[in-house]
Amino acid sequence: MAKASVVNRLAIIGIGLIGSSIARAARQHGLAGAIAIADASPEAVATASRLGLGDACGTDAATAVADADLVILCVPVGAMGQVGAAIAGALKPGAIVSDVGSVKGAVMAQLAPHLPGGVHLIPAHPVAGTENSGPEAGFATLFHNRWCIVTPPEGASQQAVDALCAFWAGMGANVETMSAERHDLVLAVTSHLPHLIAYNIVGTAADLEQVTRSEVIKFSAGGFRDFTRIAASDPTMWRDIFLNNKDAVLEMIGRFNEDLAALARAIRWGDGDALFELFTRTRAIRRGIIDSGQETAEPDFGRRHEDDATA
Ligand SMILES: NC(=O)C1=CN([C@@H]2O[C@H](COP(=O)(O)OP(=O)(O)OC[C@H]3O[C@@H](n4cnc5c(N)ncnc54)[C@H](O)[C@@H]3O)[C@@H](O)[C@H]2O)C=CC1
Ligand SMILES: O=C(O)C(=O)Cc1ccc(O)cc1
Repeated sequence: MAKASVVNRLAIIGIGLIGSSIARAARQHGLAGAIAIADASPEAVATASRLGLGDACGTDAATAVADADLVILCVPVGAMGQVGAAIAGALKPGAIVSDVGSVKGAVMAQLAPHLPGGVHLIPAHPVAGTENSGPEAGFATLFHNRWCIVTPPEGASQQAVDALCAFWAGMGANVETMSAERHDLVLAVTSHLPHLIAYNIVGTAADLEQVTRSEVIKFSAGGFRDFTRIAASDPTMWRDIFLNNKDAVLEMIGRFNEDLAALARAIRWGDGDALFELFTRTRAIRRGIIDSGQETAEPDFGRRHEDDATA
């Protein structure tokens, strides 16, 4: 093993935005002796090879995981079970199998039945990304100062959990562990619901376009433009997230609808105090996030650092 390596051999299945960012970051930080890549799309494999993202690239996931110490599944949430079944027979005893899916409970349920004993399943979710997809969209600094939530199942090997946490910390992430259930509830309100709202509002505006003769998009102000960025996120990925975090998302939609109804009532009855009180509270939340150093005052949505190494 090379001195700085956390793992001898890393396998990345799915070389899109997140998989390619891991490949770039792992290489930049010397976290893996060798990187094997597999993706079901021959185009993605060709691009990854051209960019030199790994030491070996192909379409067969089982080939990529053979001999790997750490396997990270970077495919849409709905494809995790299929990949788990495909790699199960080729995994090395003692290997850590992890993922980056935006939902944790359903991914755990899809993967666990396929994996042989002696393999450590430790799911994780880097809370970092952009609206872009594919191997060319990734960049090495994506995880810098971003959270990575690790959700070890009960009875997980502490050594395996520590090794995975060290790997993410090595890529610049701040690592926290919690249960899969808690993760799915928290992310339903902080990530999944906001994306659903963005998809919905941009859809509503697009329908209105017919009536307003293109003036909605033409005169869109900052807030709406931010929604269009989020609503440009990958349709397959987000379809899978909503279908696989159904209960938590429906719970949050219920609460959101109630709060929206209260706002509508305040507007209808001219209750300025209620509006002012809410807007003051929400402004303090944003300022608290900035003061804590998790966010800059300027938006960095879709950030991509030009000085990143491409491979
Ligand atoms: N995009 C984002 O901002 C973030 C995404 N995630 C999670 O990361 C995962 C990957 O997302 P992205 O990298 O954005 O997607 P992406 O669309 O950029 O890449 C996914 C890759 O997986 C490949 N793939 C799909 N099914 C496959 C299969 N059965 N076998 C092998 N390869 C397969 C696709 O060909 C594609 O190259 C998802 O589970 C998502 O929930 C997590 C954090 C942020
Ligand atoms: O682009 C954005 O604003 C995001 O919110 C990216 C993102 C998408 C999915 C995740 O699970 C985590 C982060």
